[in-house]
Amino acid sequence: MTQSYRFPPGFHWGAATSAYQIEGSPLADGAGPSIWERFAHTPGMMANGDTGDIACDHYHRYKDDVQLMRALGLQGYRFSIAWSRVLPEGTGRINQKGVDFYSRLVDELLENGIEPNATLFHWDLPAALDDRGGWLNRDIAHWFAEYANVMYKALDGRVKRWSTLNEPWVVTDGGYLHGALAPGHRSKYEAPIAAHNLMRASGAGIQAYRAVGKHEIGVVFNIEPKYPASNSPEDIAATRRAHAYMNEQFADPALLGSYPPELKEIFGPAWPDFPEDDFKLTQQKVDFVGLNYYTRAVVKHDPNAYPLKAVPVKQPNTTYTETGWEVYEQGFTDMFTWFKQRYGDIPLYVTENGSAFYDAPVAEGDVVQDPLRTSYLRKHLKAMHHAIEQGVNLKGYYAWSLLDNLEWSLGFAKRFGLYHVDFATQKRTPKATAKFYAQVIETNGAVL
Ligand SMILES: OC[C@H]1NNC[C@@H](O)[C@@H]1O
Ligand SMILES: [Ca+2]
Repeated sequence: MTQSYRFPPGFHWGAATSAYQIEGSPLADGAGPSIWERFAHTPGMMANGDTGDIACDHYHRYKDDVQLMRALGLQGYRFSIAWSRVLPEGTGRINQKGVDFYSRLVDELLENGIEPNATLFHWDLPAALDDRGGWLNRDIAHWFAEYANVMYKALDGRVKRWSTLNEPWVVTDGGYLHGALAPGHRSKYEAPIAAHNLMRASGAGIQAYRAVGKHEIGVVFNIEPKYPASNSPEDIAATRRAHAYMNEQFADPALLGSYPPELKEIFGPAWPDFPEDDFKLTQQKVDFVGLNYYTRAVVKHDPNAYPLKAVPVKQPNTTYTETGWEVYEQGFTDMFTWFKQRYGDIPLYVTENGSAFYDAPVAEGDVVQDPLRTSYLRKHLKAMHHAIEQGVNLKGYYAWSLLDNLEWSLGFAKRFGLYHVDFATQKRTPKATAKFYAQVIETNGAVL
C-alpha cells in the first residue's frame, strides 16, 4: 500500500512575505524611516547596493499580487506590518495613511477568500526608536505594546491570526552580535540585552492582545536543528551550546519563563542577571507558535569561534541552496519532535519554509523551470506529513516566499519566490514550483 500524503482536513496552506522585502515606497504617505531604510542606504551594507526603495513595488501592486495568491489557491497569506508606516516616530502620532494601506490589503485578501496572517515586527524597527536605544532600551516593551494596540484596534476581527515577532534570534545575532543586519551592531554585551527585550516586548504585545483581541496570537521562531559532527564530548557540548543559543534562547523565556544554562556559559560576564519579574512578562499563553525551518547545522567544537566556540561543518555528497543551506528534510521532522518534547503540545504553524536556487532568465510568458526548488518543497512537505503522523499538532504551512524579494543584505540575487520577479520590469512569472504548490493545495497533499 503506497504511503498517502494527504494532510488532515482543514490543514491551512499559505505563503509568506515581509514588508521591507517586498513593499518598496518605504517613505511614502507619511511613513517614517526604519532601521532597514538607513542600513540599506549605508554604503557597503547591501550586496550590489540593493535597497528596499522599490523591491517588488507591492505597496502599489498589492491588488495584482493578491490575484497571484488566488491563482495558486492560497488559503492564507502571512505578511508583516511596517511599524514606521503606522507610527512614523515609533510611538505617539499615528499616520492614518499607513494604517489604511494595511486595511486595504486585508480587505483585498478577504474579498478573495484569503485569510490574512499579520506579523507586527519583521525586523524593520522605526529608526526613531533605534535612536532611543531600540531593543537595548527596556522601554521598548511599552513602545511595542502601544504599536500593537494601534493595529489590533484597526485590524483585529478581519485579521484573526497575529504574530508579535518574526525570528528574534536573527534580529539579535545579525543586528547586535555579528552586525551583518540592521542596526549593524557588533557586541556580545548588547546581543543578550536585545534578545531579552525582544521577548519582553513580545510578552507585552500578547498581554495587550488579551485585553482587546478576539482571535489568535503567537510568536514566530526560526529553528535550525543542530547535530554533532562527532561523538566527542567537545563536539557534543558545542552542539548543545549552538542549540541553546539559536533554538532555546527565545522559546524558553516565552514558553518556560527561563533561560537555558548554556547561555551563561556562552556569554560569561556578558550575560546579564535578568530580574525574575521579567519572566512574568516574557511568559504569556500563546494560541500557537510559528516555526520557520530552512536547514540544519552539523556542529563541531572550535575554541576560536566567538562567542559560541562552535562552528558548522559543511556536509559532503548533498545539495546546498544559494544561501549555503544544506537540503535536509529530516531536520524538519526532527524539529517538531524536539519542540513538542520541550514545550508541550502547543498548536504549531510552519510560518516559513523554502529555498533559494538560481533561476534562469525567463522567456516571455513562460513558466520558470526550477526543479531544485520543487524538489526541496516536495521533500519538506513529505517530512512535515511524517511529523503530523507522529502526532505533532501542526495546523498549517506558509511557503517562503510568494515573490522573489529583497533577501536583506544579500540583496535580490537570492530568489526564494514561488513567483519570479523581474525587478527591472516588475513582471511576475510563476515558477514550476508555484504550479506544483497549487496542486498540493488543491489535493491537500495527495499529489505528493
Ligand atoms: O532567509 C529567508 C527568510 N528567512 N526568514 C526571514 C525572512 O525575512 C528571510 O527572507
Ligand atoms: Ca545604533
